[in-house]
Amino acid sequence: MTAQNIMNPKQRVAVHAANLVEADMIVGLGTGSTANLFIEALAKRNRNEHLKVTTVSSSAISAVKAKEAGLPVVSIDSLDYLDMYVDGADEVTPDLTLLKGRGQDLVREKLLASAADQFYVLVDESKLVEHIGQNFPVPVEVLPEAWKLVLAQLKQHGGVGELRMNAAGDNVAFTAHGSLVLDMSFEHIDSLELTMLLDTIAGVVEHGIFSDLASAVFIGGEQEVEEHWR
Ligand SMILES: O=C(CO)[C@H](O)[C@H](O)COP(=O)(O)O
Repeated sequence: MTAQNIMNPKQRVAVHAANLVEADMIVGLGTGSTANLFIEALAKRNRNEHLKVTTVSSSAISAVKAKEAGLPVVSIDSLDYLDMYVDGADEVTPDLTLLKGRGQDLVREKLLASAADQFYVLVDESKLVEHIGQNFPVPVEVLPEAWKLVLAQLKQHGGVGELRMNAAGDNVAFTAHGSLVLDMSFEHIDSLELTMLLDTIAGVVEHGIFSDLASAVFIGGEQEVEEHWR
């Protein structure tokens, strides 16, 4: 059995994406367990094939991971262009709308996803859904002083939600930019309608619905990777 065969779906899809990276590219690194596997696979190729890539990270944790793996990491504000952004997702619909943001770096994730020439999303089949919000609440990053007013407005549109707590459960969770996160569920609202609503409420910094951003979603399976291109 070859190494290719004994990879699990997340590893397989991570290696698949790493194989798309070319020499001298500037590559954005996502956050999460699948993004970590991509970082490892990219670092391996960069080392073995002397690709001389530059990377930029969506989070402090991924930057640490990348540096430990030997990848050069630059800060976002030093770039006016990136070739590729690669990240996982919590949900993917048939039209390639994504739900992201279980981590605390939504703003940087969306910034890199929208700025990159190509945005590749790495998932396994467990992330495929019919509609956004099917398995997870929608993360809404809010200015700390705005959270109650934003929550009240979202409730008027049928939203139910609460402030996200930190891992220890003894305080609210703060994002990398010092914002708070409302995890919101909605019974009867589609993702486009919800995106338009969230984009118009003052105090909302960013939200976890990524519409029209993915260039391709790669779905890792037991034997192969399925590609869905926009
Ligand atoms: O959006 C994210 C972090 O904000 C992650 O990409 C998403 O939660 C998927 O994570 P994993 O690859 O660990 O399943």
